[in-house]
Amino acid sequence: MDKTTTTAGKCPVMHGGNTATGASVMDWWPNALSLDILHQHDTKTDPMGASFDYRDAVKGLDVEALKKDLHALMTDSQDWWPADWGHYGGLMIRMAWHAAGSYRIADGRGGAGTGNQRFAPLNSWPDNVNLDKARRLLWPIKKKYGNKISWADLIILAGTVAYESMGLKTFGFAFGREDIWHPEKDTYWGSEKEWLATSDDPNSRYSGDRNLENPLAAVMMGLIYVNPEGVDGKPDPLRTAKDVRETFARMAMNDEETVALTAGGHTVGKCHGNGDAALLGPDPEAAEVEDQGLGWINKTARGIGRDAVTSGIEGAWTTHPTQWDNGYFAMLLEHEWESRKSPAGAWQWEPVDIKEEDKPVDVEDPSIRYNPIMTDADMAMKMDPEYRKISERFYRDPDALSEAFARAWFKLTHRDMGPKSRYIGPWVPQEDLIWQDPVPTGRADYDVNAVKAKIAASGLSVSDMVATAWDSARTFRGSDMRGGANGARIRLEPQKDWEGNEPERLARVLATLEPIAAESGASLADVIVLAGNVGIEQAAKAAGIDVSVPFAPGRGDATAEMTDGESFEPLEPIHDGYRNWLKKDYVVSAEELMLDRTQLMGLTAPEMTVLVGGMRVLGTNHGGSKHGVFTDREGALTNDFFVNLTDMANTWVPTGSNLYEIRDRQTGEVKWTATRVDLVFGSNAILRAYAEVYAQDDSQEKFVQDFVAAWTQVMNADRFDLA
Ligand code: HEM
Repeated sequence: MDKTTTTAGKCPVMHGGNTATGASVMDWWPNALSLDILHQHDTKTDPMGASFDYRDAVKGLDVEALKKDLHALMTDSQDWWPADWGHYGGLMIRMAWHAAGSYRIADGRGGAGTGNQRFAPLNSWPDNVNLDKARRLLWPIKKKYGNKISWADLIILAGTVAYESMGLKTFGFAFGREDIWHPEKDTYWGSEKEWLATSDDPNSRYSGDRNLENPLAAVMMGLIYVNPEGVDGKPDPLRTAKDVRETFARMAMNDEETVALTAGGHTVGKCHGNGDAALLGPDPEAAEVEDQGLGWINKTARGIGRDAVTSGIEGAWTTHPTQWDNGYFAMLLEHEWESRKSPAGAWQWEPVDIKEEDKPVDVEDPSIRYNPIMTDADMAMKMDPEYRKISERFYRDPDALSEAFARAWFKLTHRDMGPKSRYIGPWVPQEDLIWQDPVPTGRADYDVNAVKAKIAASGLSVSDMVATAWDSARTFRGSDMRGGANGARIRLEPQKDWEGNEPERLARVLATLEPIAAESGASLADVIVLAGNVGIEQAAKAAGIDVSVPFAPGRGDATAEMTDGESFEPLEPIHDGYRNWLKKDYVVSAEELMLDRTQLMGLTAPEMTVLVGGMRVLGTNHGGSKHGVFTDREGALTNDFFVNLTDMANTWVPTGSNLYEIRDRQTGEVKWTATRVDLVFGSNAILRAYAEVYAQDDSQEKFVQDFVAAWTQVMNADRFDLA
């Protein structure tokens, strides 16, 4: 419990203020579904209002002036938090790396795209100690350029300019990261109840032979990646190497990128641990109001400059820590290292023997020199045989390191922005990079109605058309803007073979649609979506309602060469969630997976409800789960799912598997089979309330209109080219 709640709880009548978050519904019923995750970042919490569009506003930014100011800031040391050796580069880079480095491929969450480092829990993570100072140092610049620059963009730009100012030729930079105004509710950071809990913790993220729980990509609660002192705090570079390899792979980085990033990161700056870590004040979330939102303040000692304590490790890696050079490998590979304790009591590696002039100087007094240091992760770059080969190559060829690092830094800091079409500004690199999932622009000048007529005459059923379009579009996730119908990657490996995509049906439908695309000049991606729209229009008509589903042509077809198949694996849907999580050890209920995926697709709970209700009556196999169609009027877009689900003439009978039988209460006749996920829309109080809206006698028209709106949103979720 923190101080605020203790004081408020003193009075026998008032236990905590009305704003305290304790005793919520979730506290009483911890297994309740949290629909809240679908309603985050509402316009009500956004001080800019619904009409403000950051991605428009940033186009009016004077980017050259901003960059000039950032360069000046790097060497403008402030008394309240002096720059080491008069240069803030190291601090700014660590801030940017920790913003970007929380990204993980399993669910695409984390990353630098939202400015979430300003909020809990990240603003108070043990690994983010003193990054609050870095952001406060940037405040005058944020203040000057105002809403034309988001915190999310500024944090990454500051790290990038820091490298430039120390001599690296960077690969580029794109604007376009929009800030959130409220901490995220949907990101799972682990279930430990203690910061930096070791792997023997009862709620550990590790099981078996050091298997890290998905979707996590850090070894401890409150760290970005690995423990710098060693696995569970015990120095052992070879064990740490395994942790580094696993965690960096979960951020989509291979060995070469990992060595480049670690070496390039630690070519500049230093670790801070010259003092007793126990003297540090509380983190920002727990700090007193007079500390102005800063945390970890050391009121008992100087605590700044050479006395700063951050990680507890103390020292710089290279001789010249404000220069981009090849000093990291010279230091690492040319010396023998032994593990010692820092002044703060942390494990670190120091050279057994080193010439005085090769030691880095003190951050305040250049006449004093100290030993350089390595963390256990740095030692892994030397001791692990694969990493070592790469390290030696980079040592011999500094230009190769600069090039590999510049590219890896760009990937690290832009990975969660999605395709290149979302990049804004004059410093966007022209080259197409495979991790951007490139899609060529498709034609928009063909006759849409003629294509629709051909599809309608092709003999495909409503279910075939709707299922294929849905399967093609539903991989989209807004967390890192990947997947979706654009590119028609559903016809490529691995998607064409995913169980949830019903490979045989898919192959048959594609064989019908491909010639239509070829004849008309439309992309297959467009034709797949158009077929879905034709199916919806036919199904609505069968239910007595005429609708025209909105459509914007112009999707392109990606080729296999443009596709990193392996990187699509985490997007595989199963049981209404992503297969990756089930394959591994992230065991949650199917309903939770459905909510999670709905959140990633950017849909609200009512939109999810109406979409599920429509899919169930159209006979589509939603995510590989086998179930009935919940209606006697197959192929008609009726509200029957909701009517039948809420009808007390039916009973739901468990069969012992994930399936339930829907039986007539009187006759016992089995009418349909349903999954747990289906039934949740009739049982969960909130979802049932939505279902009831669509089950009423006068709901049919509203159901179809709402379904078409939600459907269109899913089909266009990845049309960044339209924005
Ligand atoms: C392999 C995993 C890594 C580990 C375990 C690690 C660990 C650490 C630690 C313990 C510090 C000291 C923080 C302090 O006390 O001030 C630090 C600082 C730093 N790290 Fe890393 N790091 C890793 C990877 C990276 C990467 C990939 C980058 C950037 C590409 C990076 C950039 C930096 C920079 C620039 C600093 C200096 C901060 C300053 O001068 O204030 N690190 N790192």
